[in-house]
Amino acid sequence: MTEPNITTRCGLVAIVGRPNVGKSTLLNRLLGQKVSITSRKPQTTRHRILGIDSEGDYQAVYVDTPGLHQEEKRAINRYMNRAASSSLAEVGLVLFVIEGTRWNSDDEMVLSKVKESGLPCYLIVNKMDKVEDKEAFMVHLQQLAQKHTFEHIVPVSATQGKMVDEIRELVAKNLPASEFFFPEDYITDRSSRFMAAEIIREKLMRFTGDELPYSTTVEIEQFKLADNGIYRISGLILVERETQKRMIIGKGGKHLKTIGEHARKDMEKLFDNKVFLELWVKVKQGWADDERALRSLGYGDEN
Ligand SMILES: Nc1nc2c(ncn2[C@@H]2O[C@H](COP(=O)(O)OP(=O)(O)OP(=O)(O)O)[C@@H](O)[C@H]2O)c(=O)[nH]1
Repeated sequence: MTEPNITTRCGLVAIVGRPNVGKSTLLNRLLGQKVSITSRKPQTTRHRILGIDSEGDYQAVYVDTPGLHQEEKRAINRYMNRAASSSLAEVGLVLFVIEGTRWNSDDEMVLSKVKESGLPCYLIVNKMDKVEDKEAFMVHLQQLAQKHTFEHIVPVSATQGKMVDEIRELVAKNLPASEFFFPEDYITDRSSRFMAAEIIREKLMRFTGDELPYSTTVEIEQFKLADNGIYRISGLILVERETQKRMIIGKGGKHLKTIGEHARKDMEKLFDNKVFLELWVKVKQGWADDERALRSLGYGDEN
């Protein structure tokens, strides 16, 4: 039913794709703000996160999803796939992100989900800055166009911000008439606590070895505005093994200090406030394998 009195447009837009293609980087670019953490390592995004882009009479609510992947051995991977698949059920448009000229079986799997959903889909070919052979790329584009009836195919570079405004415009055009879902000044639906934990996790991934990311999680034990106007934040980093704990803390606590400093700076930017950050590391065995432990850490609450 059309509502003649509604002059605004608003809708949910899913950003899907296999791990590491640049979904979170694209979302941050679309919003001009960092709401989703990124890293060179695949499967950085574990939770579903909303990024809200309001301008003039429209509001696009982006759903950044964990990268869909075929490996489901661990509970955390099953959880991430569930979070990514279920977001397709609620949206009106899909941005399917792939990488340059690379196309693999995980991309194929995401495509089959997009097809199943029956939703309009824009194919976003990211990391164009890395594509050297333009001729081969044109052939690749033609092959991609055969795979599905995409509404648009847009080559972009999320890191360089190239063609990102064009995507915003295309998305805005597609939004249905609706009241805004969120107040205009919101950029995400997530709490400051959640954002603080995500920032710490991002720094952990950036500053630690390859082995670490999948077995690390962060809980915010304290988040309060102290009398002196400073945010006091305590983060607890959970790892699976004593060796990982030592690795994170580093010699004389140096490594943890670096992680903390970088995290604090990002928090101060995001919260626009001074932050006092304390970090602790604790060993909690097997958390990534155990569905119940995951739920207790807040991984099961999303639909
Ligand atoms: N060269 C280049 N690198 C990019 C571009 N966009 C993203 N990246 C890099 O690709 C890596 C992964 O980016 P993310 O945004 O974390 O990817 P994601 O798809 O959200 O990853 P998951 O969380 O694993 O699903 C990071 O190192 C980014 O800097 C791009 O346009 N060009």
